[in-house]
Order: sequence, then structure tokens, then C-alpha cells
Amino acid sequence: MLKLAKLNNRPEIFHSIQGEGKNLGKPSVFIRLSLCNLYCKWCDTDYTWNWEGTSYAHNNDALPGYHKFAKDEMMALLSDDEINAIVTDYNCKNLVITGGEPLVQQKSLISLLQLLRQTNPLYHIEYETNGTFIPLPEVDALSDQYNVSVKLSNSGVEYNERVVPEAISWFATSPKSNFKFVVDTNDDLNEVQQIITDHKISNEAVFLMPQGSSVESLQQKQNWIVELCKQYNYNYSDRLHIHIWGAKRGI
Ligand SMILES: Nc1nc2[nH]cc(C(=O)O)c2c(=O)[nH]1
Ligand code: SF4
Ligand SMILES: [Mg+2]
Repeated sequence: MLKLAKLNNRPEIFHSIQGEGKNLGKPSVFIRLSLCNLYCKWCDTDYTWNWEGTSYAHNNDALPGYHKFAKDEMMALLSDDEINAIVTDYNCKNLVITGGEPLVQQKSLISLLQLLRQTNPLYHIEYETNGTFIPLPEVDALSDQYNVSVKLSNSGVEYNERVVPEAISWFATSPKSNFKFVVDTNDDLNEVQQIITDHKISNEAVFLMPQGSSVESLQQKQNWIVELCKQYNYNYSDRLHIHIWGAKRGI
């Protein structure tokens, strides 16, 4: 059984295009798991972790009407068969397991991965992970790609919680990994460089992506981030789904 995020009273599994990173533009089925071990203040999936009764600060706290989420209302508990049936119906090869932080539930993911592989050996399975958990061998054996987004200080998360050196090193040595950093201001570059030199990550494996959930906020940052990518041979990642659909859920 897995805890999924809930959208319109249904589990948040949707068919879209990968809007970020290495596979940008690829038709993909997204499986959004609930729960996260971090608490980024700009998180756009705060309904997976920002529960009532917690004291985490969020950028949206200032918005009128914003409130924390009732855990029971925002989570759906699904069996592997139920998830597999929904995914299969979309008839799409690329699967993105995201969250929240999907590896919080990685023990429970093993049997789902086995079932998905059994159903369609051609699935390509990628993760959107914050890079704080080392995948279990059973998970890694059934997975193709890790989009590792180690969080910077702009997230507001304590350093020791967002930077787990053993986990980053594990991902750095896996040929399945790429590293996607959410960049807010020019100051963030020093932190990116520190992390990639500490863990011997090559510049070609790095994607810089602007922080923002609106077209305006992305456009405001894109030019200087692109210049950094040219200068250091990093890749630029847009957030294509925001350009196409805006700050909606399930897209
Ligand atoms: N289209 C689309 N692409 C995405 N890439 C990563 C996403 C995520 O929320 O993890 C995401 C998402 O929510 N939608
Ligand atoms: S790690 Fe990802 S899901 Fe978790 S709080 Fe940060 S942005 Fe949100
Ligand atoms: Mg998202």
C-alpha cells in the first residue's frame, strides 16, 4: 500500500509531459506520492507535507485564505493493483514517481515496481527526489533514472536536513542520476558549486532551474540562469508545465 497525494478526491496520478529536467517534453505518467521529510518554503506540493499542527513556514502563509492541510483529507491509500491499473490505462512508457519525497515510502515501492515491470517491461521509471535517501538495492534494481534535486539554503530547510553527504555521494556515483538545482538568486551558484565539487559531480550532469510557479517569476530569472549555464556548461531546465498550464495541480 502507498500513500498518494489526493486531487479532486482521487489519487494524483496524471498523464502529462515531463515539464522539467533531462526528459523535458516527454509524455509521462506522474505518480505523486504523499509525505516529505523536508519543508521548502516555496514548495508547490505543500499539500503532501504541510499538515495542520506543524509549525513550518511557507511563502504562501502571507496569502489570504492559505492554510495548512488536513493530513487525512490530502492522502489516498492505494494498493499496487489499483495504482498499476490506473497507470496501465494511460498507455504511456515514461513513468515519473514524484511527491513529496517518493523515497520516504521506498520500502512500500518495491512491490509496486515489481508489478509495473511485470505488466510492461518497457516502462522507463524515473524519480523526482530531494537526494536525502539512498535508494534500497531492490528499488534501484527496478529504476532507470533519478532526477536529484538537492535543496539549497533558499529552501529555508536546515543544512543538515537537506544535505545528506552519503546520499548525494551515492547518487553521484550512479549513472542513472542527474542533478537539478532550484535557483532563486545569483548567490545560489556558490552553493551549487560547493555541492558538485564535494561530490565530484560533472557539470554536464547539472541542470539549473528557476524557482517559481508563475510564468512571470520564471521569465524574470531565465536570462541570467541561461548565462550561468553557458559559462559553466550546465544545462538549463525550464518548467514547461507552468508555461503551458500555469500553477495548477495535476498537470
Ligand atoms: N508536467 C509536470 N512535470 C513535472 N516534472 C516534475 C514535476 C513534479 O512535480 O515533481 C512535474 C509536474 O508536476 N508536472
Ligand atoms: S523536497 Fe520537494 S516536496 Fe519536499 S518540501 Fe521540498 S520541494 Fe516540496
Ligand atoms: Mg511540481
